[in-house]
Amino acid sequence: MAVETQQELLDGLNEPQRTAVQHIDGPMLILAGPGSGKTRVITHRIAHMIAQGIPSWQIVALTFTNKAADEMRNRLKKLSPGNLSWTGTFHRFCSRLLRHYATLVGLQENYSIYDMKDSKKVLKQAIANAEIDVKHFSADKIGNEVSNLKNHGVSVEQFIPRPGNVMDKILSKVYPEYQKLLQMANGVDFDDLLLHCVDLLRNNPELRESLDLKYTYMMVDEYQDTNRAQYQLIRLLNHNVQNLAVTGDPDQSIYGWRGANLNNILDFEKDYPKVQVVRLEENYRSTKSILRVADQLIENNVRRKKKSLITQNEEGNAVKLVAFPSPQDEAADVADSIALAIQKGKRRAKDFAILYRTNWLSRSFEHTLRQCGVPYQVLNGHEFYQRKEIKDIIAYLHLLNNPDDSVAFERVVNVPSRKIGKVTLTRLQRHARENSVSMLAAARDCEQNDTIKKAVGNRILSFVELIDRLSKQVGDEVEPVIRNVLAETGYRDWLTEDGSEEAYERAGNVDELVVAAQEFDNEHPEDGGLGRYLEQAALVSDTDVWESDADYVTMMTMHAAKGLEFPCVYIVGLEDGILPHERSTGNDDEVEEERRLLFVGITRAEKELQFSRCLNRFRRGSYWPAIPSRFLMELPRDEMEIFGAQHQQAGMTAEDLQRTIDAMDISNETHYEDLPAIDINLSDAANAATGGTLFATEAEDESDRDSSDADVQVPKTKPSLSNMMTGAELAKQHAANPADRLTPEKCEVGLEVEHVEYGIGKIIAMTGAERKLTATINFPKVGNKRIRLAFSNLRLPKN
Ligand SMILES: Nc1ncnc2c1ncn2[C@@H]1O[C@H](COP(=O)(O)OP(=O)(O)OP(=O)(O)O)[C@@H](O)[C@H]1O
Ligand SMILES: [Mg+2]
Repeated sequence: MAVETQQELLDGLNEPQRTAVQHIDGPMLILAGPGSGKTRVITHRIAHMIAQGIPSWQIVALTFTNKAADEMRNRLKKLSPGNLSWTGTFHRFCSRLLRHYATLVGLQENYSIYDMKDSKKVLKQAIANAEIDVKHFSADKIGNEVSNLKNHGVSVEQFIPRPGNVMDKILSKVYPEYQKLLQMANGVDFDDLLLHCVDLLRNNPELRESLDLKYTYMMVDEYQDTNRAQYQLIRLLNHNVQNLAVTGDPDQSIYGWRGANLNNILDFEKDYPKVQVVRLEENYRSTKSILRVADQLIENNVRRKKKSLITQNEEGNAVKLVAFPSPQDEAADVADSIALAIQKGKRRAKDFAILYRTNWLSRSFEHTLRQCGVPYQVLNGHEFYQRKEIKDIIAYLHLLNNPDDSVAFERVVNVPSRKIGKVTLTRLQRHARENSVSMLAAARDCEQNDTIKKAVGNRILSFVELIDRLSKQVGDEVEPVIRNVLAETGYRDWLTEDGSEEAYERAGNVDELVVAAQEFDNEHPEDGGLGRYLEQAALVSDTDVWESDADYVTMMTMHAAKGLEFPCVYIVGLEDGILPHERSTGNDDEVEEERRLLFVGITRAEKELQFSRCLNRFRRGSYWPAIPSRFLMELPRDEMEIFGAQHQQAGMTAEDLQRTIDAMDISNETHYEDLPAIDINLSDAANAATGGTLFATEAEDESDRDSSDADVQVPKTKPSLSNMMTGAELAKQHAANPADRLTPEKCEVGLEVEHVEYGIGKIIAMTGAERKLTATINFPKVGNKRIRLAFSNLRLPKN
């Protein structure tokens, strides 16, 4: 590589970043806050090493998501063409390693990787085989415990049940049986990928030593989120040759629930005493106002080393906090502001991210964005591969790739229907277990099995013949295999048999799978094939489907957003029980982890940030008053812009509102049974409260905008946008003078009132009290409407 290029590699870096990039031998810990260039340092460091003449195949960089690995690979393509360094997730790294050395851990090279659903099937079988009483524990609970053991690097041999512990007693039977079944099926679950590698290295010292030497330079990004098994793997591969560089931010550790251990990073200096510690203190991502909010929030964590975030970026707009009457309002308003900003040419769709704690929160935003004609992508990469039809086809492929795969066999033996029922399956299972053979082998033997009738046996044998025939057709490319499966099994015809809309959608998904296989074949001319394809499909992660360049609004969980950045971020559903998650609220450590999760969310934002919450949320069948997330009270509220629905109407300050909500007695679980019956036009109240627009109404700093933004694509259809804009304008006008607003005390039967949409009407009845105070109003335009006064934005008519 030319000297100029080497210089270029270092030019775009600050002093400590340069130090980290130029450090080559010996352990290094890059400890730094979000947006300080940790990931950038890793990429530049690899390119710099290659420029220094280090063979690229000696370099391994482990990232937390496939997406991060892809990005790194793409950046490296530009920085150092022709590089052979290995970049990927822990799981992919282990999966590759295991393919080479499968036999050393009792597997074959063509092993299957089971997803959660498949693993659960095996676990249920293991529980049944163990013949123990597990009635107090669900399969999920037992599965979590098994996963926990594996994440902590505890193999079957190492597991010592605690005397008197009921769960341990169950595990002592189920865990070995589960592993035995996996082994018999030549399959592994996700956790096994790591655990088997750790075992492999532990039990084969010579191999360990040679791999330690081979992977001379290792890097781990997001080290704070490694679990015990990952830690052990790293330790085993960096024992003799300790050229290990890790980056991490203890404040962003968010995978404790999956066994990540913060001590891995805190103890790094103990583990590698010769470590060079580099601290990066400058944040390049966010505005000053966003960083102050992040900083003040995370200061509430007790278990942390204090470090502040500094940036030379501009002050930026104040961070917003909005309380919406309902989730529908929240979704409508967020979509509305995004649509408006795009329409005004101020932003593109891809500038926005909507972040939430759990996936179910995305639905209402999908709905409103669709209504506004704003293109969006929801990051839920697993979803595609979890669809029934996709899982069916993939199961056929698994069976062709790994004939021992009993989960795959059981899934497809009667799909499409071949009149092979449950009873037959149970008989085959018994035969397989008694003879320690796979299901396919048991099927092959069915003539010898006197529990199976001849007619059924013939059907089973023709399935076996089908699989044998398809297996013979497996070549280097995956796409023809899928086509053959679809044609010869009759699956496609079976799928569309009933001609329903849904059937065609499913057929469309299957086509998509064919296209994906085609792409895979094209991208992997040398190193493709069915095994690799299945590995890729099994290890797909949420962010894999993310197209960072495409012009879409991105919706994802805060967990998935780790490492990413967006100009404008909405963090929605900030309510206790959602964030912090209801599972965590009883435990201080877990609440701290939830706080770190919000910290991760906040620090994804470059320019604009809005938090929102709802006063009510529909959960478990009815509307409940939603309590604001406790974290909102920890933010520097005096410097934020706070919008509320209720407080403006009642003339309260934000603090008054907070006190009211805090004082609300939710312990007796009052809920709004009658709410669904009430016609409340909630969006008006929300629009009135916020002016209908958030980012969009801000006088924006144009300096950060690329001139290419001038050709921003305005969504073609936005039916509700125009309505909502009028609604918002109207509501804004309507709310202009708070003195005009009608407070519950002013209401009485016979009074004339004005509603933003329905016009003037007369109160004909009043029911309920306080927060439930509801007026029935007759509007000449629309007839009778029941309106909950606490949420409404009624006013006295002007004249
Ligand atoms: N020296 C620099 N000059 C200009 N931009 C920089 C510099 N260092 C980093 N950046 C930019 O700052 C942003 C954040 O960098 P990066 O994603 O590497 O941070 P990080 O520390 O990995 O953040 P996180 O903790 O969120 O993963 C990126 O857009 C990156 O290109
Ligand atoms: Mg990063």
